[in-house]
Amino acid sequence: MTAPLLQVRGLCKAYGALIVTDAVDLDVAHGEIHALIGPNGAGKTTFIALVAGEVAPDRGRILLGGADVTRHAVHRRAQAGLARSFQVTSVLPAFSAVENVALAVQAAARRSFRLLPAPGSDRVRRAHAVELLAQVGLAAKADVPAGVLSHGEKRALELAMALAGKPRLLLLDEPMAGAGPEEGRAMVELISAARAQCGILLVEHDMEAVFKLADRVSVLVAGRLLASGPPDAVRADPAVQAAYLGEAAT
Ligand SMILES: Nc1ncnc2c1ncn2[C@@H]1O[C@H](COP(=O)(O)OP(=O)(O)OP(=O)(O)O)[C@@H](O)[C@H]1O
Repeated sequence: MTAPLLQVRGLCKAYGALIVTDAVDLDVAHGEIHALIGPNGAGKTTFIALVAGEVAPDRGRILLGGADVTRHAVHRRAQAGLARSFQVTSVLPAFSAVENVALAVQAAARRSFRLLPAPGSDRVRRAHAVELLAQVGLAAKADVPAGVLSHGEKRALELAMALAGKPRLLLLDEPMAGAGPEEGRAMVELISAARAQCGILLVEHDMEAVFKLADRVSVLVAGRLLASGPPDAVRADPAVQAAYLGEAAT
């Protein structure tokens, strides 16, 4: 049997007396969208940062494709196929959409020169970037400066940039944040389509999006996993209702 894409075991992190990650076990399977939900301050962003390698855990293990990456730096995890898109927009506003993606393609190729074909010429990079833009519905905006794209278009651009490295596991931290209803629906479509390429760990407050997208949902409350399972079972769990969904979901 192949190992799950991501296996987290007994992960712990405290800031002084505040326990933010409390013995968390969590898996993401190949091609799965696993949503991590919970109230503000539950420790969701910290968990993403621990998996990405931006924050060091106090205890526990993180395995990617069966290999222990717990002590690996961010760039080594990226080489191993991990990509993260951020809560705050990270595009370069003065550069066009296609230039932003081409830079991400170049950075990914440089990072993982042993895993991907040689980065090639500017023309090859641009062609790959145009393909990625088409995948997220931005082909018509290729030459528009990223700074003048709408909020939803910027989020789509970030997704294209995150996909540039052909990740095996994509960490998405609140991709719906700030999106209007139309943009939110478009982002749900994009994330759903990305599932064909990689496993996704999704942190999101928008419950409609979570329950549309997730194959599995885990609920984090004060650093501890309260429940984990198929969306319908988690939604119906009385403990989850009481701790979170009762107030968050309509
Ligand atoms: N570097 C840090 N130093 C001290 N405390 C921190 C640090 N980072 C996070 N925290 C605290 O850890 C707790 C969890 O924060 P985190 O941002 O992971 O929660 P969250 O579930 O992502 O919240 P939200 O849904 O509001 O984004 C919070 O109480 C936060 O103040």
